[in-house]
Amino acid sequence: MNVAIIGATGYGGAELIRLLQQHPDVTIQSCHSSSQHGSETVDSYPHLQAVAGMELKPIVTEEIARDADLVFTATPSGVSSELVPELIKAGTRVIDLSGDFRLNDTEQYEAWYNKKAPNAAVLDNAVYGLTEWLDTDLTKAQLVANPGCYPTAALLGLAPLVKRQLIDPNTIIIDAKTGVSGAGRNATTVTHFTEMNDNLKIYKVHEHQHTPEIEQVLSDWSSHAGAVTFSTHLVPMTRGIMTTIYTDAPEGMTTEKLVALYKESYKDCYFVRIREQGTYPSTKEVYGSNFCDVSLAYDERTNRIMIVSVIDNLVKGAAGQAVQNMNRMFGLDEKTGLAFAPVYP
Ligand SMILES: NC(=O)C1=CN([C@@H]2O[C@H](COP(=O)(O)OP(=O)(O)OC[C@H]3O[C@@H](n4cnc5c(N)ncnc54)[C@H](OP(=O)(O)O)[C@@H]3O)[C@@H](O)[C@H]2O)C=CC1
Ligand SMILES: CC(=O)N[C@@H](CCC(=O)OP(=O)(O)O)C(=O)O
Repeated sequence: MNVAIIGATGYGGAELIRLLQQHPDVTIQSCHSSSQHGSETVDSYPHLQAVAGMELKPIVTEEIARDADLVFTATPSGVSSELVPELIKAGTRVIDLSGDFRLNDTEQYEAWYNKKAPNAAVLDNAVYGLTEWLDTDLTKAQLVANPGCYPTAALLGLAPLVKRQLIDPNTIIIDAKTGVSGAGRNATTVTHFTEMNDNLKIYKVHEHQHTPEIEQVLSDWSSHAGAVTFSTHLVPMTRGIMTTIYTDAPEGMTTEKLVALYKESYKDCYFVRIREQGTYPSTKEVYGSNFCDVSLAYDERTNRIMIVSVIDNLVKGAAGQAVQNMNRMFGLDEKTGLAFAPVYP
């Protein structure tokens, strides 16, 4: 396949290049930037020597669509909503990494993102690409909305219990932490070194844009699902997300039953690894990889379940899941180009 990457100078774009340059079925046709066209990809990211000589091109959607079988838009929310309809109209397929095509309800999108909603017809055709729980055949999909990083970690952690209607979804509390690369390459007063280093911050309290995305999927899975409590924290590390999820337990629950349920639910899912009872994952154990590691613990004192899930925000939370979705779109084994171990330490 010939693929193009728009937003190639950002962290998500750079990770797409890293993954795709070693994918056996992919040729990176072109990389695009709105502000740095004319320079080379390696000028932005010298570690990507494998694509040395590749000039960043401007964003001309008809030309990109003409030459590429698939376009990745690794662009900010509000930018993707403009670019993607043009690319689709010009006849190519798209995987969008932003939040623009994830929410079915345009009013919710405008309320949480504070931006104009995307074209309704294009939105209607978008498939939400939480790869392990897709109920659509992606080989026919024209547009895949790649899930957000936090929703990926939280929903993979919750799916077996919610989909089997084993818990009351209204008791769910998701306590989440992320590394700073989640905020993209440009430093802000929240993310620059002196603000973030040696510090732990809670942010976007009760207003995180991933809240309606998590709730939308939970409501698809359970008619009882309503609002969730979701908190987000910035941790002084580069990559990684950990979600610690709490929910009331049904009668007769044990940790053994939870581990067995999750192992059964994910037995065909290479990228979701269920930990043995009494062991808990850390973000470094999935660093740079497309894995999501999940642990379960039942607390009989409180009758609550604790689920811990970790991902690399830039891989399973962004570029890796996008490549997994690309593999599904083109009928390839979903592991192709992604079955490498995490980097440790
Ligand atoms: N970082 C993460 O962990 C995750 C990110 N995402 C989402 O993926 C997308 C990319 O994120 P990330 O790579 O981290 O962000 P970055 O800020 O690192 O990169 C954003 C990219 O978008 C391009 N861009 C900015 N403005 C415009 C514009 N007006 N028109 C065209 N291109 C533009 C920038 O490049 P240039 O100025 O050169 O055009 C840059 O390449 C975002 O929507 C983000 O929310 C999703 C999951 C996780
Ligand atoms: C640290 C940090 O700021 N992380 C970002 C991650 C979200 C993101 O990447 O945006 P999408 O909505 O496109 O998924 C945040 O919390 O908003």
